[in-house]
Amino acid sequence: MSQLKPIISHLDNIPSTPGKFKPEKSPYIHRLRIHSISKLTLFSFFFLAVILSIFLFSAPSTPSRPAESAAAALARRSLSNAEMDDHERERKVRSSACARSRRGHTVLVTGAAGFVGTHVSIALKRRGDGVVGLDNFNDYYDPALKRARQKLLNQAGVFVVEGDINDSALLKKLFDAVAFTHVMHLAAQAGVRYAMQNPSSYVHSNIGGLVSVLEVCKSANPQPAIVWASSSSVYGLNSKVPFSEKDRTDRPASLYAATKKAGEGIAHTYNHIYGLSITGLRFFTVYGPWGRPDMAYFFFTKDILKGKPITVFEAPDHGTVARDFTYIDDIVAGCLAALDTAKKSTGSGGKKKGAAQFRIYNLGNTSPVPVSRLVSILEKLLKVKANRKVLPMPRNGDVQFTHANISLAQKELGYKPTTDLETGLKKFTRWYLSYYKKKKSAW
Ligand SMILES: O=C(O)[C@H]1O[C@H](OP(=O)(O)OP(=O)(O)OC[C@H]2O[C@@H](n3ccc(=O)[nH]c3=O)[C@H](O)[C@@H]2O)[C@H](O)[C@@H](O)[C@@H]1O
Repeated sequence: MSQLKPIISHLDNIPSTPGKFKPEKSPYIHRLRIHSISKLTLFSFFFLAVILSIFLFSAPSTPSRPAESAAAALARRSLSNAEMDDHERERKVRSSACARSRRGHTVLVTGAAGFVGTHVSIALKRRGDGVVGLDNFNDYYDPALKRARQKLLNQAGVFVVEGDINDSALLKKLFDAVAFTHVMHLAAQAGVRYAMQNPSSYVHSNIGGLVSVLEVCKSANPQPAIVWASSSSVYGLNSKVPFSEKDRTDRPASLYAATKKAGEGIAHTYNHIYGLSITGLRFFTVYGPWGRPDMAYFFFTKDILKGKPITVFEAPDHGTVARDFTYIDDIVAGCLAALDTAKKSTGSGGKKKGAAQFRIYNLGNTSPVPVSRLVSILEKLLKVKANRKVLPMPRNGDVQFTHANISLAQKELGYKPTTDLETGLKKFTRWYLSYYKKKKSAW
């Protein structure tokens, strides 16, 4: 802004249109000797002087001037556009945040155009809560899929602000516009194996981004209650199954897992110091319609349909690699129950007023399925034989086995998953075929 100011005031001193031009103030006129010439000549000179002055004032006097003026004009244009956008955006945010009844929540969903974010946002909106989405639409996987989800969200009445969770000024603006009662923080850099290719993106989103969200929540008045996505990967190299929330989580096998584990520590700190009510949900390999193309069930489907080989990992000595695959609708039910049972934060304006709720739950399916079985189900549903290449599991952050103990979530959230893998994959493949048939392309 400070750089713009002189440019704008300089612009303000120059008549922007010839119509504003005041010819009598021109210094050129005073130099004319008018005594010995006729009225006609006088008017001709006067007319010429006007034209000359217009030219002089609008033409560049130095070579640097045109660039300066263009930059200033652009700055002015973009400033006014930004103002217009801000108004429009604020109007949409406020309307999207409106709950149907006074008792409804007002929820900010980060990562709203993501897989889980889309399903949760729509479920909240449908039951009458106010929902505002936030998503940066990054290209970790095909952004067209995120845009298609955004369309669904729009149809459901959920407005998604395009922005990054690391943009503290934007978060503050959102909290200035809306008194959020809850934040459903789902924005993250997902994927276990990609962490070896792009480690900093995990630190940026899962640690920096989380802190940025908690910072704005801590300062908000009223402070919202926060529910956020941790991960089954925090159990790391544990071999005792099923995984319980009481088990150790100090041996992550991937940087992804390490950032989620760090997130749990950071969440505890904000709960302890600022009185934020925080619930972490450890999701177990969530799958379903509108899912993530970087996940095995998704790209296996694509490759099987294309007749391309798929690599199926196995553990040493032909050991089974298995996952506690959890269907999206069950996860959504768990997320909503976590929001509904969340107690209020106790602080205000950055000051803690008392102890606040701090919870962590496993949200899994409690029935691990070998990856080879996942492939067999897909073959049956797609009616195509897979070209399987069985390979030893590379040391890329994957763990051999996940299995959730969900008794705590069952007891305190009423969480009860109801969809087995075959039923869930049937819904997924039906969606996949219809979505990509319409698109006439794969992701
Ligand atoms: O539970 C979780 O918290 C995690 O679940 C998934 O991670 P993952 O279970 O590894 O899911 P996939 O990447 O879809 O892999 C599923 C299984 O397929 C196996 N796989 C993967 C890729 C491949 O080419 N072949 C193969 O056999 C993996 O080893 C794994 O056992 C998500 O990708 C993570 O973002 C999430 O946090």
